[in-house]
Amino acid sequence: MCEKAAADAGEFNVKQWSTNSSSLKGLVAWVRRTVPLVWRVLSLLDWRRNLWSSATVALCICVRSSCDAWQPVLTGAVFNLVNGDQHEVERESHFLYFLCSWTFGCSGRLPLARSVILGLMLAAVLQSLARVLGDGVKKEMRNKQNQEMRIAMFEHLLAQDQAVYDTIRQRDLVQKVELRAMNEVTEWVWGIASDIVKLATQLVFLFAISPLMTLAYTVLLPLVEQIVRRYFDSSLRAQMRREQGLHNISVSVVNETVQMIRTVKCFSREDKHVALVSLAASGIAKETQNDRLRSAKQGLAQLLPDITQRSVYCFCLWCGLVWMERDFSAGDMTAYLLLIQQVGGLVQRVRHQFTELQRRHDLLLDHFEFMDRTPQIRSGAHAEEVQGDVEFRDVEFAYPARPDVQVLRGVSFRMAKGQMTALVGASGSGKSTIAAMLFRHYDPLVGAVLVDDVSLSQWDNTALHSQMALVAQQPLLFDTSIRNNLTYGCRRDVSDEEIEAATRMAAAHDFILRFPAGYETYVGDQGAQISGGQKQRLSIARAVICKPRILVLDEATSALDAEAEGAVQDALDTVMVGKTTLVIAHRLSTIRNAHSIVCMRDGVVVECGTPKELLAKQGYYWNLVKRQVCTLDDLSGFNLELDQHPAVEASA
Ligand SMILES: Nc1ncnc2c1ncn2[C@@H]1O[C@H](COP(=O)(O)OP(=O)(O)OP(=O)(O)O)[C@@H](O)[C@H]1O
Repeated sequence: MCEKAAADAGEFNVKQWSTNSSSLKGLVAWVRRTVPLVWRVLSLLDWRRNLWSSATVALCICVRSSCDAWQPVLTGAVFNLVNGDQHEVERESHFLYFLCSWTFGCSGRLPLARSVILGLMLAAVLQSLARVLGDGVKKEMRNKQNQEMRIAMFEHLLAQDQAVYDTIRQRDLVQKVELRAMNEVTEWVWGIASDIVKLATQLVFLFAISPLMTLAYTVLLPLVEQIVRRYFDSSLRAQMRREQGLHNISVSVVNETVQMIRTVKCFSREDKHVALVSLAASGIAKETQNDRLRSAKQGLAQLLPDITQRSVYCFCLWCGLVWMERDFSAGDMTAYLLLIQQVGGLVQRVRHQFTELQRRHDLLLDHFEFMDRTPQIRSGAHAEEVQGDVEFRDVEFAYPARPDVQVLRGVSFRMAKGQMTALVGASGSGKSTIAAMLFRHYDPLVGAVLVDDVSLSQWDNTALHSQMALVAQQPLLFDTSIRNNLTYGCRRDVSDEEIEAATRMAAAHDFILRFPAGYETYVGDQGAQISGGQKQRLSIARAVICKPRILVLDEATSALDAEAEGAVQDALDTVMVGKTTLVIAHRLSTIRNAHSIVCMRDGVVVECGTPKELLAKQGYYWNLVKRQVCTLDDLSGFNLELDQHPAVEASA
């Protein structure tokens, strides 16, 4: 990311955040893009299963909207009763009949006014009750849905192929399945539904009071708004997107720097990262300062909706009062004014809600795109006990992240049941790739990997993996206690004695006891609080506890000192007895007991056979041994054939 940002230096400009037109065509396009998205969000809410809860919330919204609208109307009625002539009082008595007939009576200003005040109180109480009930049911429903969605999304994430983890950055991956975007949108759905119902109810009331004024208002307002938008909105939106883009770059740089802090400090390159963040920050500043015209437009665009709203409102009132509605009573006028104020606020809110949706559009699209991704690697049904015969048959492979570079080319070899096979070769020749394929992190492009003559694609992954174990080159541990890490791979209960036997075997027991909390010591994020060698020993013990039928050791002792390595190697030799073991090693001392050796070069198996056969051949392996002869001390006890072979003796 840093490199990318650096490469983009000076390029933090408008190009990548081009804008859409705000014309009618643009609006139609936006609606066409957004409606399926909102529909998808709605379908996620699972209305049918939450029918009662949804209906209750909808009912509460309707009640609140009606109460909101009734309050200005009743306030207007009070004005008429206080100031109006007899004709208006009579009109109010008809209008308020449903209320006054069962409360204070409908004859006279005072009883009518009392009834209205009671009505106002009732509306306020009803509105509060509806709000409390609606919010409560909504919260409960949302919590339930969130819980279900979170589990479903996490399952979906874990079901993805390794290729997804290779190609998408960790932070982006987590963001894609984050519920924040979903939560915001479900909130948005309820918010917009509530505002639209309120708006509709208030417009009905406004029409009832003065159809002409309301008609003028509802036609004029969107018309003027659209004209204003045409001039101001597009450039404003482009600016928003540019600023957001620069902000994202800045956040990414900070994130990466924090993750890589040790490397940053080792090289003392804090200045480089500060420079990158400053670059993004200055880009934002440039964006906002340089273009004065755009800044002025932005200011105006922020002011104009409000000014438009109020101008249209005043214009309509003036028309209504002077030309059309001379017989308006003071009460009608009051009710109309109060209602239209509310409508103004609501229109602003609805507009804001749509802007918010627009802002989250890309995030949601990303989210759904990820949710629609179906994993290519699917578990099969074969779930037998593993015997331990392994075969790579004409395997061709390229990593999905780099499909043009073929990493394995026609790889074929067999690992006999219960025997140890060593995989040697230069760095980058494809050894770890073979281990990854054995665990089916990737499927071959051509050929097959077979366990007990059954292709991995037919094996049930869980059943197979419960009988396999891997000690990786750079083992990672979970941020939990040593005990939990040791028993991670086991689905059965593991006794303390079993754990201790495994840690003793892996030369880990002593250092564990030296920690004050012993086996309950927390190892930190990815095992950051313990050394590389300690991690390797814990990882070996974890594999031992699993009692696997197939064991893969990928440079399993590379981080250990000579003494610890000797001890662990002896232990591993015992553990490997009777298990099919694949040992990847650079140091030939670690494969001294191998039954067969596979030599790799540039993704091709160049030699394969028993150590004796390979030494007799005087080929790749023989050369490898010859080059490591200076470390023959390491090879004390290296297989007998090697020590006694004339070629080795000669070169020594
Ligand atoms: N996830 C990946 N995506 C793309 N290419 C990869 C990936 N992992 C490894 N490679 C590439 O595949 C090739 C083989 O890598 P691999 O790790 O299998 O080599 P290796 O023989 O185990 O090396 P070493 O001995 O250094 O561990 C290398 O060129 C490497 O750059």
